[in-house]
Amino acid sequence: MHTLDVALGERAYPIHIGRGLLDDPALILGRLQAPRVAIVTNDRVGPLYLSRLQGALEGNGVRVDSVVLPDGEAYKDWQTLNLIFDALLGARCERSTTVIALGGGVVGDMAGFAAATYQRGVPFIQIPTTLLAQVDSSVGGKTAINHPLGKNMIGAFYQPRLVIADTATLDTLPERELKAGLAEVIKYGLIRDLPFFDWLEANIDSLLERDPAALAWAIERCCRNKAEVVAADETEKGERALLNLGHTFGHAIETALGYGTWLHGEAVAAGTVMAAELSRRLGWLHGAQVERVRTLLRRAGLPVSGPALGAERYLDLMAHDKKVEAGQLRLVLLKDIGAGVVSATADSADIAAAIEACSVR
Ligand SMILES: NC(=O)c1ccc[n+]([C@@H]2O[C@H](COP(=O)([O-])OP(=O)(O)OC[C@H]3O[C@@H](n4cnc5c(N)ncnc54)[C@H](O)[C@@H]3O)[C@@H](O)[C@H]2O)c1
Ligand SMILES: O=C(O)C(=O)C[C@@H](O)[C@H](O)[C@H](O)COP(=O)(O)O
Ligand SMILES: [Zn+2]
Repeated sequence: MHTLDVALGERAYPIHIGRGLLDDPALILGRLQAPRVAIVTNDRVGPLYLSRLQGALEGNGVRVDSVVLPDGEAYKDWQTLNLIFDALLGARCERSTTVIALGGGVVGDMAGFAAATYQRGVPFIQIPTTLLAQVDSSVGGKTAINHPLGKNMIGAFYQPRLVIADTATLDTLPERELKAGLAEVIKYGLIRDLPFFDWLEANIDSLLERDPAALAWAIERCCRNKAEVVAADETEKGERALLNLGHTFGHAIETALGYGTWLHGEAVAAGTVMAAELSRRLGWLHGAQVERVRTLLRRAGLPVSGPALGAERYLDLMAHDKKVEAGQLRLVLLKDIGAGVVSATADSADIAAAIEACSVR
């Protein structure tokens, strides 16, 4: 097992990474405020892992209640969030009850938002079971639900007390989901970690083959990058926005097509190519560097162009982005591979040209 810390002072917490951690309740027991938890999962992950976790905790005297949500990004909404509140209230969960998210980023984001708001905040633990959630969404405290007009528009910053990434759970992850997670993995290389990007170019096939050592190493490297960024800028006043590379374009794709049509990672991949192409148009990247980005994403089995929505539709949706300031769009672009930058330099014509150049015609 490898352990990293997210250095947030009194609210610092560990991220444990390793195979079989789900069967080690001691990691959780020491972090509970009271011997009571509410596990939030979904109808795909629940049948795979809920009884194991529940059994391990109950065997140690913990009262366990659970709520099983319908699976999918389309359910990351108010109605489904309310199912969590119904369950917490129905079981008379108290302020000391710990909410545990068991699942991918959708479950994590919703359980986290519920934990942030139930009785004005209860303790929260993340047990991520997708690659994307193990490298990104379980760390850093962004929680949210979607709105028809925009992704993650209603939410809160609310840190977990513990993250447990059992890499053995990735054995059951569908291939399309594994690839979607690789979009966020590649993101860290692009925004701040050139040696990692080089490593990914050499090892992407091992990751696709689920080589346990390669996966564990990549997850740890991503978590280390994310933990550093979050510790430096918890609420995204500056550097944290770099974690949004490809997301302003990607969120527009997810919203336009209907949540769940393209996976989050797939939309981020296409958006990352758009960001790289825009960076080239601004004179920051060479064509060969854009090609390097495109090639790695393609090798990871990810889309490298977006749907042909028309640049106007993209721009309209992108205007809802949370990084907009005084009506001005700010985008994460690349000054180099391994050097992301948040920039308002590009005008609408530049952005539209990059979108059109990277959309399927
Ligand atoms: N909070 C953040 O910082 C952050 C970061 C990145 C993404 N996100 C959000 O995360 C979501 C995407 O997360 P995701 O890619 O994990 O999607 P997801 O949660 O929908 O999980 C993907 C699919 O895999 C299934 N699944 C999960 N674990 C499994 C396992 N071990 N075996 C078999 N199937 C399993 C899920 O039920 C689902 O069908 C998006 O809503 C995105 O906005 C949040
Ligand atoms: O943790 C962050 O900060 C991120 O931006 C990580 C992203 O991968 C994630 O998709 C996040 O939810 C996007 O944030 P948003 O603020 O644009 O909704
Ligand atoms: Zn993301």
